[in-house]
Amino acid sequence: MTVPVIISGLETENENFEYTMSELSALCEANDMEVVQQISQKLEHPVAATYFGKGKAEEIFHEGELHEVETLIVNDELTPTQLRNLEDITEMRVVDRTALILEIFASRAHTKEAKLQVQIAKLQYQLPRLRTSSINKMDQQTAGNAGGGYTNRGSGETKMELNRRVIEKRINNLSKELKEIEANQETQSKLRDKSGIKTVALVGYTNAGKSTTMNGLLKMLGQDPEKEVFEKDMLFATLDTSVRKLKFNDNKEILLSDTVGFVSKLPHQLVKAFRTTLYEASKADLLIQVIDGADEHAKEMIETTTSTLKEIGVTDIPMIYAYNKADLAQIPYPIMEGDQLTYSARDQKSLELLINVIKEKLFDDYQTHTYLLPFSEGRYLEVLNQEANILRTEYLAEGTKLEVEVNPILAAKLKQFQID
Ligand SMILES: Nc1nc2c(ncn2[C@@H]2O[C@H](COP(=O)(O)OP(=O)(O)OP(=O)(O)O)[C@@H](O)[C@H]2O)c(=O)[nH]1
Ligand SMILES: [Mg+2]
Repeated sequence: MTVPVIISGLETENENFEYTMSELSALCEANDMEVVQQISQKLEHPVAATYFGKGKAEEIFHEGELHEVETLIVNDELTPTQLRNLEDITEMRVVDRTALILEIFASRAHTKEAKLQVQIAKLQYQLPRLRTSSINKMDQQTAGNAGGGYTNRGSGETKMELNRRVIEKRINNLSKELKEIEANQETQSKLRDKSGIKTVALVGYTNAGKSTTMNGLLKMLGQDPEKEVFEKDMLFATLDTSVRKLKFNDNKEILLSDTVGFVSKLPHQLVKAFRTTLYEASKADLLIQVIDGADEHAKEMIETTTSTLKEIGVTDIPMIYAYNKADLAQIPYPIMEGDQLTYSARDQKSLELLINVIKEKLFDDYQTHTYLLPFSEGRYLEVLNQEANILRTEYLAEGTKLEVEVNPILAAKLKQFQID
């Protein structure tokens, strides 16, 4: 059922207000809410007790009554005090940006790991807000056996203390469970690191087309459709990192990972979760930042991605800026200029160009040599067929003469047969 809401925000100097409000609107939509009205106020800083000025808060109360809207969405994370006071003045259920994002993540989480991460983040958010009624109502199931008694605002100190302890214990238990899963994944990641195979990560703003790009590449390379990932026109379709091996027709291989999308003002409770989820990206040899080139806010989305990557410690990795959805933007494509690719994830030629770009960036240490392999060394031929790009083959009396593109490790092993 769609819930009617009023969205509201403070226009301060250091923020791109219009952009974050349009994001807030999209977040509401993603959470089955219908935006009935938008209310804003220009202020240098939020008011400590009420976030909005008192007059504005009263205006919101009247608008809520007028439109019969019971839910107010606020464009920032509110302090527990602000949340409580604003609920009192507006007589509405107040949901701040953090709670909204956490709700969406909770509804999208499918894997055990994602579910645990979101549950922990939600409980951490709740802990200092135990006396506030609305959010707790939103979220009784994650509080689990916390009992729900704390939804009574007037309930006594002891009960609240008890609830606090129950929630803290639950966070502890869930964190332990999560750690085990993560340790397992880290082992897998480290094994992959050791394999020496180059890795590429698709990163970027939510709904930009990362998963579609991944699937397009998998399809083109004739991979098992079961390896394809979930793609959909909605915010945060992907919450977990998926890693797939891509083998190109010249035998070059990469590991490609599809990652969770970003949004601005990402709740700090989730940033830690992102850090582990994005472990693959932090180890990548190349990042492809997928951008929705048809969106008027593309520039802000790039800034959001850049600052989120920095926040989770992913820095100093070469990056291609891949402007996707060129078919919608109605501009010529595919084009590669400097480190910028203009393409469409739904277009074959675009994906071919993307593959070439990846190869150019990652395999520039490959060498082309001519070898003469005696017939007695047939096993090398086997290796070359599997791992190298054979450009020419000629059968001579002394053995097989081959022109091959090889990686430096293989080139060193084959040195003895090299004749160029
Ligand atoms: N027209 C058009 N639509 C595209 C293109 N690439 C992706 N889309 C659509 O954009 C929507 C989002 O695509 P996804 O691949 O799920 O986006 P994502 O970046 O993985 O999003 P999150 O997982 O939420 O971070 C889907 O409806 C895609 O079909 C494109 O080149 N052209
Ligand atoms: Mg995705």
